[in-house]
Amino acid sequence: MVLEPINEERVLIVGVELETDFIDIKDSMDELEELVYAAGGKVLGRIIQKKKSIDPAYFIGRGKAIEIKNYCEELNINTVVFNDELSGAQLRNLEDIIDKKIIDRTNLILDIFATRATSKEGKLQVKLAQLKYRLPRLVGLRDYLSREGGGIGTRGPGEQKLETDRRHIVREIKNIENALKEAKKNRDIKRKRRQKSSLPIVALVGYTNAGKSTLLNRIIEMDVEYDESKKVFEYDMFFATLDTSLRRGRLPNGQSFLITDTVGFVNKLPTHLIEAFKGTLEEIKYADLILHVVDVTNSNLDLQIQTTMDILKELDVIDKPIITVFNKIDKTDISNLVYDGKYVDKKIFISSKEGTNLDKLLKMIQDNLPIEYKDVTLLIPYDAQNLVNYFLENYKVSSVEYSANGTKIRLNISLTDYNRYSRYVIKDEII
Ligand SMILES: Nc1nc2c(ncn2[C@@H]2O[C@H](COP(=O)(O)OP(=O)(O)OP(=O)(O)O)[C@@H](O)[C@H]2O)c(=O)[nH]1
Ligand SMILES: [Mg+2]
Repeated sequence: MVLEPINEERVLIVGVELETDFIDIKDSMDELEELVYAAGGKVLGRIIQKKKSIDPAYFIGRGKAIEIKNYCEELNINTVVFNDELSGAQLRNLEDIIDKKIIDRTNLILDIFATRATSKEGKLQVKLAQLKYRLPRLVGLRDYLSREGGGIGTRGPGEQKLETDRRHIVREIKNIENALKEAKKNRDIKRKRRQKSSLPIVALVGYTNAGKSTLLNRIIEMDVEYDESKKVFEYDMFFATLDTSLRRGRLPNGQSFLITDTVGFVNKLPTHLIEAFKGTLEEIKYADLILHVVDVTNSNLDLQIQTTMDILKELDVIDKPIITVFNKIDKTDISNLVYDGKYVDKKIFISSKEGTNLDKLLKMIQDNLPIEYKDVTLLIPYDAQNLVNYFLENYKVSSVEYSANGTKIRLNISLTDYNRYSRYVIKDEII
């Protein structure tokens, strides 16, 4: 993955502050600046306009647009990024006055996703969202799409140039939707296979850059059977992760569990993108427990939490047990943390970087997974020896004995596995 800004663009960011806003405009613009950086651009200035309502034709005031034009000349800016989604007409009108490439927040996020997507399915999902964004805006986008150099807002997944012809776009949307249906079928098959192992699944969710991938790496490192090659990508940049990864961790009681990492969220995440990524995000639906990772250094914890919870609601998964994991406590004094406890029930404060409280977190996962255990002795016939391997790999087995009739193992087994393999049980006791 290319981490250095490619094709650096000189960017001006523009936001409107409405009286009805509940988000601090400064926080929102800081975040927009991060997003520009993640897309490979450099922010050279920001303009904020206070308004009573959004101008339907220009988004900002027309006078402000002229001011921006002059500002762009002075600072040699080539791209202006707006903090909200713009209509096709607004894009067109703004470009007419400012005469620079105009991008909105949605397009910026789509663009970042396009440059990050690596899996076939990820690329299709991003492309679908981009085409759906583009379709009602073809008039407004026409000019800068043909500008030389391309850059932010013109990139499709895998460096592909994005389609500008309406009929092609409509056809392509259909094709991608069909391809994604196929991909879903394959994923369902894989999941069914996985369910055979009946290991509990824990899903990491949260705002982008909260530390989900870092936490996943620390958790898999704590497994006795840790394999370095299983590490996932962690990096200080928005949307470092786009694809879902599934790894194995181990609970203090010795049982393995599966842990999934997935794409992070951000405020005003484009609806088309959420829609397109539902396939990938679906993995969260199959989790037994959700770890909601929150970055304590973020200046607006409530917004961070709310954004994630809104998406979890949309995915219809908020009935699952959720642990709020406040991460990066090495970087800030947590006694001063301010947040509204509305969505925070079970919680823990950790530092993935320094390993603080990770053992406690694993214990908490174990206690909150809806799993019951039983102490049992199984006698596994020699023609089912791969089952012995399954138990040895995924449980803390307390004894193994080889007898004439098969392998006798004693372990603390989950109720699901107990029911599944009850025919091999020769002795059990409920604990
Ligand atoms: N100081 C500190 N930094 C951390 C901690 N956990 C993660 N980070 C850093 O935060 C940055 C983002 O971490 P990631 O694990 O990539 O975050 P993520 O949630 O997976 O982000 P996306 O995949 O982009 O959604 C990296 O630079 C990490 O090193 C922590 O406990 N303390
Ligand atoms: Mg990540």
